[in-house]
Amino acid sequence: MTTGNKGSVIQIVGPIIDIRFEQGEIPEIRNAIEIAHGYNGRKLRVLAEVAMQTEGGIVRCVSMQPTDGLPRGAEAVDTGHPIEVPIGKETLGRLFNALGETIDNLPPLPDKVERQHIRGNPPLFQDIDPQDNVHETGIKVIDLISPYVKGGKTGLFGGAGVGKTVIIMELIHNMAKHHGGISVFAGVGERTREGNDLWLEMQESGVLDKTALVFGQMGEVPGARMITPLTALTQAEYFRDREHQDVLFFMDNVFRFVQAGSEVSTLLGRMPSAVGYQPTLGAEMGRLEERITSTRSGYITSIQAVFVPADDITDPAAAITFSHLDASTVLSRDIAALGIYPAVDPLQSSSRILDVSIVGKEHYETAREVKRILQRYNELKDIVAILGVSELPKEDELTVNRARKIQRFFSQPFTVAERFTGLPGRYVKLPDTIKGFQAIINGDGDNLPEQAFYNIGTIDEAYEKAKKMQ
Ligand SMILES: Nc1ncnc2c1ncn2[C@@H]1O[C@H](COP(=O)(O)OP(=O)(O)OP(=O)(O)O)[C@@H](O)[C@H]1O
Ligand code: NA
Repeated sequence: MTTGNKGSVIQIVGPIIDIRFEQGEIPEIRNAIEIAHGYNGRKLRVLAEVAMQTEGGIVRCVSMQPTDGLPRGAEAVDTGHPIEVPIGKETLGRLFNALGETIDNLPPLPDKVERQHIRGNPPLFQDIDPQDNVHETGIKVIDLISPYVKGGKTGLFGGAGVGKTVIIMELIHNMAKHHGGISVFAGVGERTREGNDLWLEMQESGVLDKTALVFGQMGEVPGARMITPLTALTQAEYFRDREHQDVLFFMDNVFRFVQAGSEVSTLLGRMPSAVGYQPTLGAEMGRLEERITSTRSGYITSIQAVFVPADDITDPAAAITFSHLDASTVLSRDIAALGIYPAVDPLQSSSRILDVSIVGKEHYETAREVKRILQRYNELKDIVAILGVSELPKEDELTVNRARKIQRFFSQPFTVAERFTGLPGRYVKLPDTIKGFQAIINGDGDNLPEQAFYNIGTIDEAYEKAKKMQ
């Protein structure tokens, strides 16, 4: 039973609840308010978070559950603190909703489980420990062009259906499996089916017992979708700060977090900014992203899928996310249309650590030359479309041929996509990735058919495939 100052519900509009408290007992912004009521003969509990203090002792709250049947006059209790969720080893292998309640039909968590509130602060500047080491993913195009930073933040940008979730799943398969530490997954505003696929994937990869999963999916109230990343992050922070672990933090999808915040903002009666988003967009993203960081205590390496509305990468939600990242992998509909998966656009993707002083000369120069060839190919495309490759000067012809092989060599069978492709997945080590692209650049593959480079792992497979094709 919660004890605390008591107020009374005076108005309910969808998921927004106005509650009046006595003067001098007004709850703080972000405090959790518990409202118990009966509905259809059942006892129900609604948890809401204070969003605004208005006049006359009235606080405007965002409900974390549907408010169906919640009557005016219901008693509301100020818990005196923000929403609290379970943390600690007991969370591993478990599936939670945004409020930290288990939703996996397994035995309940022990009563003594430690709880922590979800509105924590980012680490202090002097405690942040920026990292520069490459975190190999085994995915060629990513490792070559937008290498991920151990303890850093990566965004996976793409419009509808270009393969964000499939890449996240492959990264979980590759990274979580080879990584000794803990993983935390935040499923925000996506399809519930994807959550089930993920659960199965984690079970098959054997990483489930080192993972906590938190879901606030499509169809749930916006408040729940909005706090899902905070709940997951609170659990991740425990492992970083208290167990000094390296944590992988996956989020699918950041855009849905922004969207939930926007819905809440509108429901609260705030005017949107000129571009249609909530006026608080930058602050909300900042509060979230600044917590997802590595400290002297432990690392959080995060991979965040970012839905890009209308394939417009300059969308404010995408642009603000981008500004917080160490590496960005951008997916392209045109590349997916060629049947090249993962459909990463190498000319749009980038990484802070693709720097000669960090990844070394070989990696840096190979990536640079690959990009130069693709760039030149783009420039030549129109001419080729009209005149054909054979009308080009010899040097340009070579560039076009190598570019087309590079493009195909960027495709790679994924373990988690075997059911779409029928091909077993391939994990390629970074040195093999560099070696493979160097071979194409150096002309070692000039006499092989393009098709030999398609949907394979290492360059040696191209040679084998070419032999079989003869
Ligand atoms: N690596 C891959 N190999 C083969 N097919 C793929 C791959 N990635 C994606 N696809 C195909 O594209 C489809 C959509 O992929 P996915 O669900 O990952 O897209 P998404 O970007 O997450 O979409 P949404 O924006 O709708 O959530 C898959 O169901 C599959 O058919
Ligand atoms: Na998706």
